[in-house]
Amino acid sequence: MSPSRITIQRPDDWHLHLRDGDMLRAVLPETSAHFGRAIIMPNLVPPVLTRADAIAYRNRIVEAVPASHNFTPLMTLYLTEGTDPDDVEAAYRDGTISALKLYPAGATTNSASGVRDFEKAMPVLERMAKLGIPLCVHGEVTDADIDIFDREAVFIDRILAPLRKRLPELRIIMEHITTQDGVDFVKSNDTNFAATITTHHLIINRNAILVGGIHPHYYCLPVAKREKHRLALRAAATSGDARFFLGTDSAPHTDARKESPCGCAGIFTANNTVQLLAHVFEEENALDKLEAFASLNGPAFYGLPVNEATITLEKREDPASFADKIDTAEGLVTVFDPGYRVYWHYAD
Ligand SMILES: NC(=O)N[C@@H](CC(=O)O)C(=O)O
Ligand SMILES: [Zn+2]
Ligand SMILES: [Zn+2]
Repeated sequence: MSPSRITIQRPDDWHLHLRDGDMLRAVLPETSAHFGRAIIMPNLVPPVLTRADAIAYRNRIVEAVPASHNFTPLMTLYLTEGTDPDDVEAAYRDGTISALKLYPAGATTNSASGVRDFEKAMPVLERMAKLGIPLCVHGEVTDADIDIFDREAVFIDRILAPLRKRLPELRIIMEHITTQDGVDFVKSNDTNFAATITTHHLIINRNAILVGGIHPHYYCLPVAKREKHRLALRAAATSGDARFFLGTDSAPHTDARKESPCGCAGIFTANNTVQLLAHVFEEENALDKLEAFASLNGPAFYGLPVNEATITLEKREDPASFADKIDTAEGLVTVFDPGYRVYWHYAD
């Protein structure tokens, strides 16, 4: 029998989109209610490019944290071919940033300023390797001739594996892995390499997007893959292996932008992730590994202390209820629906 009550150190989210302005103010409390810290993605329009941008964005985030919540945003810079290594070094040394983010140009939402020619990013990457600054990577190639379901695996072969050989000291987090190939690649690296896994990729496979009609609220990038890949992700997340940790990739888009002839990529899970994870880990008979995945492995990789507070979750007979939409001044944002009820609640 699985325990029906579990206490873990308070979790963090190692991959989060907060956006800005009205959207930021509406979605941030959904994260700060559950998580002590989050790695904040820099793909705003325009992106967070410099130390000064990161300081200004961090201030806007901190202002939006409800007074009763205890939350620290961990900032990132958006890596471009023009990123100045000295600015990166200054931002890291004074604690402004925790990582840089690499988007292959055109790979995902707001990635137009990303890297096209990796050679041009080498001076920054070399500086990062020297200083130990982590690089978060959206691991998909963008070549038109590569099938969208293969783009992660091809990225590993063409970009990540050569980069690892060339700069083994560079600390890399392969974000939101979605494939067995991703899991295998992570496991083939003993040092300086880790991966985040989202909640939704543990729950849906690609059928959720396409069977019985097209379901835009299950569409994100990297797109969910076949069932065998979902199972590989579940095995990795629930293994306790320190190289895998939670990054929700909670990515709000308004319903108008999702339910459109060209709907945006992104799934919003900030408000129900913790309870969903308890459900998933219980299904895998791995509740004892939830703390490693959600609360311990991430800080260990980033070289940060674990959160001091704890949370207690308990399984009850009544289902947990979550807001199914977040109301923002820009419009409604639909919350990820796992397709089943969840009985895990925060204990009072
Ligand atoms: N995951 C997504 O589908 N979308 C993210 C971008 C990203 O993380 O790739 C977003 O910013 O909306
Ligand atoms: Zn991404
Ligand atoms: Zn993301």
